[in-house]
Amino acid sequence: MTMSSYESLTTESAVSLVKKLGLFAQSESLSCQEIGDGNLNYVFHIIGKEKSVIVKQALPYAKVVGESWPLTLERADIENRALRLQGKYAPDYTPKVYYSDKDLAITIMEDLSHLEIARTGLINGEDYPLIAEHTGEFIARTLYSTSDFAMGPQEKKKLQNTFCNPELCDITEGLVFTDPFFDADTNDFEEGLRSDVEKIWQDTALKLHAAQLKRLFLTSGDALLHGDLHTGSIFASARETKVIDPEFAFYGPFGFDIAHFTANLFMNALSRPESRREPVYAHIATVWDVFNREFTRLWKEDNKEAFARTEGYLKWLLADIFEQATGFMGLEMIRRTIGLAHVKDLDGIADTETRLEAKRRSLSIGARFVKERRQFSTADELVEAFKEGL
Ligand SMILES: Nc1ncnc2c1ncn2[C@@H]1O[C@H](COP(=O)(O)OP(=O)(O)O)[C@@H](O)[C@H]1O
Ligand SMILES: CSC[C@H]1O[C@H](OP(=O)(O)O)[C@H](O)[C@@H]1O
Repeated sequence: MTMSSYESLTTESAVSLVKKLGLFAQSESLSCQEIGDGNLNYVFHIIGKEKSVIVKQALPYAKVVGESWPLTLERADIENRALRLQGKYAPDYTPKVYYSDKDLAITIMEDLSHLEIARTGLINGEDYPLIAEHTGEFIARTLYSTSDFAMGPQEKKKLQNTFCNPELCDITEGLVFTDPFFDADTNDFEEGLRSDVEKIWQDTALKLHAAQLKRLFLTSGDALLHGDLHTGSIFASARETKVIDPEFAFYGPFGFDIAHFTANLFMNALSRPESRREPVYAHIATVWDVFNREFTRLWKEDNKEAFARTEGYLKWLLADIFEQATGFMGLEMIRRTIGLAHVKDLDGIADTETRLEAKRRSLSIGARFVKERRQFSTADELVEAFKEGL
């Protein structure tokens, strides 16, 4: 359904819109605040007497940089369609979508303000006992259900065609896979890290691995990914988990989403005192256990692939996903430390020497995960390697 051509919303026009759509009575007094703290979009929080909604609107440029970085409004439609599919396959972990308008580039969805953005909670010492179990189920279900195995190649290719997302993929290809390995303008790092960063730029072995992983991202079309599944894209409480913000969704490699979730957990661990790291390590083991278990369950329950029961195929695939994810994880740790988009877990460490040391660890452990990804086969081994790197 389309209301009008694009105009950027204000708190007043957002309120008029939700009333015009019949989501609230014309006479109701509503409060509205723009609460977006992400890099790209406006997020309006509208509260009435008995209910509240979120109106998310894409801007024709990247908010974090400004109008000099134009960005397609199509991303709002991608996000809306990805949310609806994720809601189909993982309803417990996805906000409900009430309305969307492609021309206005908006999605109106469930207000999740009773939960907390997991990155913020984790920084403040929350552990969220179920977050890894829920996120593992979310990733396995959304990925498996949109893959060749569940859909069959014809249906999958038709869906794949509708999730091309070239401009948002270009951001990831640049910011995650390329720029941190060169002296690129987008990079942003503390001067105290310069010698560590220059070592990365000169590390031809690391660059070759980054190139191989980039190629995997460019060419694999395993499943519909969330595409940006860091801890800032997850709302959580002790009991609930909801995954938001899939505007980077596209058909990519199976290992990408779980890699970003675990990389952001490792960076959170770097920001914690040693005595508070165990719950985060446990999440890394759990998300992998649950992903493998749920992917295997779905594989056995419903599989259109003739080779599905061929001995060794599933085992090989899960090992392959683990290997690629280990590499993607290392790249995410590197780019969040020296690239354009940082994480508060590391930037928020107040003491300069402690912060620089944590960032150096993020770079060296990240590089090890990238280069040695073929040598790891369990999450416990990743955690051990992380501890060795401290
Ligand atoms: N469904 C929601 N309920 C409550 N708050 C939300 C919701 N979606 C987004 N927000 C708030 O808006 C912020 C930015 O949203 P996000 O989707 O991550 O935007 P961006 O695409 O710009 O990164 C979130 O960190 C959260 O505080
Ligand atoms: C110019 S976009 C940079 C960065 O921002 C995105 O994250 P989010 O929208 O959740 O803030 C994504 O990770 C991009 O790489």
